Amino acid sequence: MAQQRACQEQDDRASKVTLSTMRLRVLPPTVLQDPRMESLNLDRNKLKHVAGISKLGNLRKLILSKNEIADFPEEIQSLVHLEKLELNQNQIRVIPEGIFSCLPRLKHLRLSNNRLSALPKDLATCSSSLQYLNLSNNLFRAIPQAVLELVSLQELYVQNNTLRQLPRELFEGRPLKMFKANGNPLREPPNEVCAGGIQQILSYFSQLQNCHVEEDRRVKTMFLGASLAGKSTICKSLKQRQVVLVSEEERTVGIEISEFHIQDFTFLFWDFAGQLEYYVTHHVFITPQALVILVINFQKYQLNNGIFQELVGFWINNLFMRVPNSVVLPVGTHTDCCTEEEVEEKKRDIMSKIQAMLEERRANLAHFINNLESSEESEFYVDQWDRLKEMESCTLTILNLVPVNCTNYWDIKKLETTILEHVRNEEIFPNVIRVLPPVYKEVEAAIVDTEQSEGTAEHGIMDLNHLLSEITRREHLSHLGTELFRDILRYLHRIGLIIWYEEIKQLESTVFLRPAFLITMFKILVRYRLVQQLESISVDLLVGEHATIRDQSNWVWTFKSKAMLCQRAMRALVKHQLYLEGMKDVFEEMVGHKAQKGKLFSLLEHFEICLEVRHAKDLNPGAREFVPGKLWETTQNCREAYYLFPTYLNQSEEVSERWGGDHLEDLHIRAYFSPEIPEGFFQRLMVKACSFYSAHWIAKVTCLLICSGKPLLIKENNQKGYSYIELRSRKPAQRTEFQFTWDFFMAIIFIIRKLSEEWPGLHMCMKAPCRTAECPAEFFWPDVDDKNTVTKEEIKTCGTCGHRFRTELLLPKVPSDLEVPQPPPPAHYYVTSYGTTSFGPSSIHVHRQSILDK
Ligand SMILES: Nc1nc2c(ncn2[C@@H]2O[C@H](COP(=O)(O)OP(=O)(O)OP(=O)(O)O)[C@@H](O)[C@H]2O)c(=O)[nH]1
Repeated sequence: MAQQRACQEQDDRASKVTLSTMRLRVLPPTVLQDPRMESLNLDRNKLKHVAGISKLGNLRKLILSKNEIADFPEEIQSLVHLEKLELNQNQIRVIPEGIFSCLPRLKHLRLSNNRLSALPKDLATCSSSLQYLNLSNNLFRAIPQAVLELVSLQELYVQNNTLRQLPRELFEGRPLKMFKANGNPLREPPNEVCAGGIQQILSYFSQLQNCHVEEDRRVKTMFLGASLAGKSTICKSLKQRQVVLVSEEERTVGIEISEFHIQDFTFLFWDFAGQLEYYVTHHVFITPQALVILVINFQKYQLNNGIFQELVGFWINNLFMRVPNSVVLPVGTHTDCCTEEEVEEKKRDIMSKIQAMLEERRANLAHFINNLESSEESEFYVDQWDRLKEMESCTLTILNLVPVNCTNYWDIKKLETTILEHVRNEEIFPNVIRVLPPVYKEVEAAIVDTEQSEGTAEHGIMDLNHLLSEITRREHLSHLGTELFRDILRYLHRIGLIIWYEEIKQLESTVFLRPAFLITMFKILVRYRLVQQLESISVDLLVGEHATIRDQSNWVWTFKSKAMLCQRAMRALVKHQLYLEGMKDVFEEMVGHKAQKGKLFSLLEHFEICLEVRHAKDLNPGAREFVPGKLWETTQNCREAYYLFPTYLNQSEEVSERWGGDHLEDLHIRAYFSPEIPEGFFQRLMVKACSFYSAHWIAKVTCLLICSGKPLLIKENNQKGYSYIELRSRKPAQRTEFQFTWDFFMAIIFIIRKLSEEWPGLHMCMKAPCRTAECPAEFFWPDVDDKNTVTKEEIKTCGTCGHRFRTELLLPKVPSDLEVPQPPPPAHYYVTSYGTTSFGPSSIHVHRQSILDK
């Protein structure tokens, strides 16, 4: 009761009551005794009903999110002053008629994460008031008619339903500013158009008007699998309709891309190189909604777990994490090198082991969910529970394995037939068909034509305006406007036909007509045997770059010992490769010169493949005062830039020395990952974290950051069944320093969380190990969001050793005696990619580009 009172903020004019996370099963009668109440927040409780709520006839805001409501509370119809209603994350299936017609002032309605498939017709009576509607994560197959009548709607969210079509009327005649529909099997407009936003959708519909609609059947097909599995062989043989045996010298480096047609389908083949060194670039190119052909060399395959893990398990795990809804067709090659019985046996073994993996994943998720549900404090874990539930609802579709002998064309033909059968199956591939206005197809054809014309350079890089002028030379496209052209380019970028990174400032007017060129660029620096590449740069080329043989030895030494390349070394490497491939003309554009960095550097930084390391030792005496939220100038440094490639790091002594060993007293937490930490994840985390904290030391699986003289250690441990990233800092000497230390931890945790969003099938949870030496227990972290400090409790008791600890030793928490007399403002933590990080009440915007551009 005292707690309840503590959460009540009384005001002379209005009353506002917050009763979040209180394990309430019924509304406390005292709450219903204040008819003047205007705002009631009951989120994260265990409410099934809110009987008596009609007594609060003055409510303007009612939050019932994250409860256990299955029947829509009909008493809400008495709350005629209601402006904001949130019922998200409940289990509501039906909303009866007659509620919304009583709520004429309703502006904001959040119904996400329920089981709704329809809305009552009378929602339309809110048409002049309702501005915000969130229907995401429900079961809608179509946009309800009532929504089309909401003419004041400004924000509409319908992600993760089963919508196939969006009505044109939805985008016309209303002030819609924000619309999100990802995660639906949309054909009209296709997802790739919707991702471009309202303007692009509107333009799409206006193009669709009065013209013959065309259906495009296109499948992005990704060939994955270990090295020398036969990926390129299958890819080339399918394309050329004959047996093409690829020699070992022709091994794929990076990724190869090709397009071809089988019957009415267009296939875009992405052939990924199998060597480990290239995995770091995979996150750039492995995209959802594709058919994955997982190629397994049957000659190498043995019936033991080690080989299964290497040739199959590794890939299945990666797909689980990165594109958990994919369709995977396993293909066994080299069957001519095995007996028929062996082929059958291996096929059975692989399929059953994959099924066991699917089962294990299901069991793991069920176990995590069960843990949260059976916890005494389950209301503290609602967000984690939701995310697990979402993960449980999507899984890989594994098709039946096809054994092939790639030296026999009939087997290739058989594979082609199987692929076609599968892509025609709408149950498996609801997204294959896209309804497109003819101009989309015409521009695509013109671009392919331009790309293949003799005048186009080998690298296929073209300026946006030049490309437009090339396209509009065709009579039927002479009226193509810039905006429509950009919309179509965005669409073609999303389907993978071209690459156009309009979000990277330096590349906004550059179109890569041949995506493979970009990969050629990546592979120059992200490749196996990079040292040999460095060593093989010729003397002439060195001289041309004003470098000596001694410089070259220095580059090799710096790379071997520190995984760093200086700008000149990178220039020389790129020049070496581009000259070999006959693409001299693009060299300067890609690598730039001293004053202006080339496009390659923007790409590497954008994809967090390397970290720019400048030896900026001094503070800039001329810099303006640091003001949170404003751009802050760092010292301008004319010394040569170095780039650190964390993938190539191989020692960790220096970091261990600086850190000086773990102490029992350290504040210490772990982020656990299931099924494992994805390849390249930790390296990217280091690049991101070190971009924020300029004082840092990086090594193979560990990294030390310093902020305001305080060190924080980040360590990776990636073992099957025990994968975690550990954060450690020294226990603050003063109690007043806890806020700073936890803010530092939280900044890194938010970077980890932001990064992990790129792996939608990855489960991450935070735990703090018990502080008693040898005690194996861990404390689960409750949900962390940007509104709440993590917990209200003062003391935590270990269930295993029985010791009691002050909460601030385990979780982000300001010691309570410091809150008196003046409580600190609530901590807000927020990180968007590189851009912004907030610590407590202030925030820093990191404009990396502005530092680089100088
Ligand atoms: N006998 C036989 N040889 C095959 C078969 N499939 C592929 N090969 C050979 O196996 C070798 C490797 O094939 P690739 O297609 O280059 O393998 P990959 O998976 O693309 O390899 P990476 O480029 O390293 O990722 C080549 O020499 C092919 O000719 C097959 O079914 N039978």
